Amino acid sequence: MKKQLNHIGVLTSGGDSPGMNAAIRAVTRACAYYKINCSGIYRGYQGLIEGDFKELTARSVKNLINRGGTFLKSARSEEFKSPEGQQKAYHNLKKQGIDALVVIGGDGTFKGAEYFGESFDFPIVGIPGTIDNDIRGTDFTIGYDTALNTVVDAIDKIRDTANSHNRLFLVEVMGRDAGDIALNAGIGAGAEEILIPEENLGKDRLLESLQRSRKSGKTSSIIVVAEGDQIGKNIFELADYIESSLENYEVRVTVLGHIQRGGSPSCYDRVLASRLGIGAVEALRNNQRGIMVGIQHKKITAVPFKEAISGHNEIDLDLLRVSDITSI
Ligand SMILES: Nc1ncnc2c1ncn2[C@@H]1O[C@H](COP(=O)(O)OP(=O)(O)OP(=O)(O)O)[C@@H](O)[C@H]1O
Ligand SMILES: O=P(O)(O)OC[C@H]1O[C@](O)(CO)[C@@H](O)[C@@H]1O
Ligand SMILES: [Mg+2]
Repeated sequence: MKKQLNHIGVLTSGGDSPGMNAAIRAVTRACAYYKINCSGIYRGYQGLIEGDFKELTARSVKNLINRGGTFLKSARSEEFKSPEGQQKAYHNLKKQGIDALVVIGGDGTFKGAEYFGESFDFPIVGIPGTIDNDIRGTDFTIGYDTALNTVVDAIDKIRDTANSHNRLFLVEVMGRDAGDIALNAGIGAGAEEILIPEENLGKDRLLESLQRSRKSGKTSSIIVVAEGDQIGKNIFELADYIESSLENYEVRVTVLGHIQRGGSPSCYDRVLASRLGIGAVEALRNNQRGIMVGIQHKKITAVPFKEAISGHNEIDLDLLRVSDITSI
């Protein structure tokens, strides 16, 4: 039998990503459209534990579609990983009369949602919001497209200096253990080499490639390194290794860091967030739970949390071949 759905809570959790605001807006407005009460929960699972709620109406989410970050704020909550923390969260949901949750975040957020939903028999639907694009069952996560454009923009600027000074630049991009940003932004920015956690190319191959580049007449180079890459312990160590192994190489390191998570979302991310926000509310109305709404081949799909958290989306290793050929 269908349970009555009167009140949905929405939160953002884990690293913020551009387009999270657009997703909250879509959830709120879908609730207004279907005449369901909506509450925003501040600071992710930590706000759930502390009872930090605010009623959201269609007008509370005005002027948000273009804004980066998340106006509900985000957090990484250690307390939510404990049974005591989850019990407090459940108590607060009941006290507020919330019947179901929409959680916007990454794989960690979905792990938390899966345990909580199962333990307390509570309906939860997830929306993939992370720049990492590391969630199985969705072709894209909200924020990934914007982050790619930010990285390509930054590397275009770095290229000016690399070129003017005949330097080799190592540029570190985010992706704790996922190479999607490095691989796609690397191709888009015309990098010589792309180092990703999924594929350890080895130090020797890297040196050979640099020597080949020099012989072919290149005077400057850009190597994009995902932060989770396995070759060096860290990017600075890798820079030292290259400088000490090859003659006449002036190496500089740029760590792009959190600029990749900020900024106004791209049109793609705004549309994706809008579709997934509505998809999440409609899934709950259809009595679906324990799932993530994602996008596959342009269609909105429902994927069980268990599958979404079972590993990363497979990376398209053919892109390495594209990079090798185009950087010859
Ligand atoms: N095993 C778990 N059990 C309960 N809660 C969890 C678990 N793993 C993660 N969480 C909760 O989810 C929150 C967000 O997870 P995490 O910090 O890994 O970010 P994420 O959602 O993967 O996003 P991103 O990778 O983009 O930063 C954690 O701070 C924690 O509160
Ligand atoms: O500084 P924070 O918030 O711990 O986040 C860093 C991590 O979050 C992510 O950007 C994802 O949001 C990872 O790629 C990165 O390792
Ligand atoms: Mg994650």
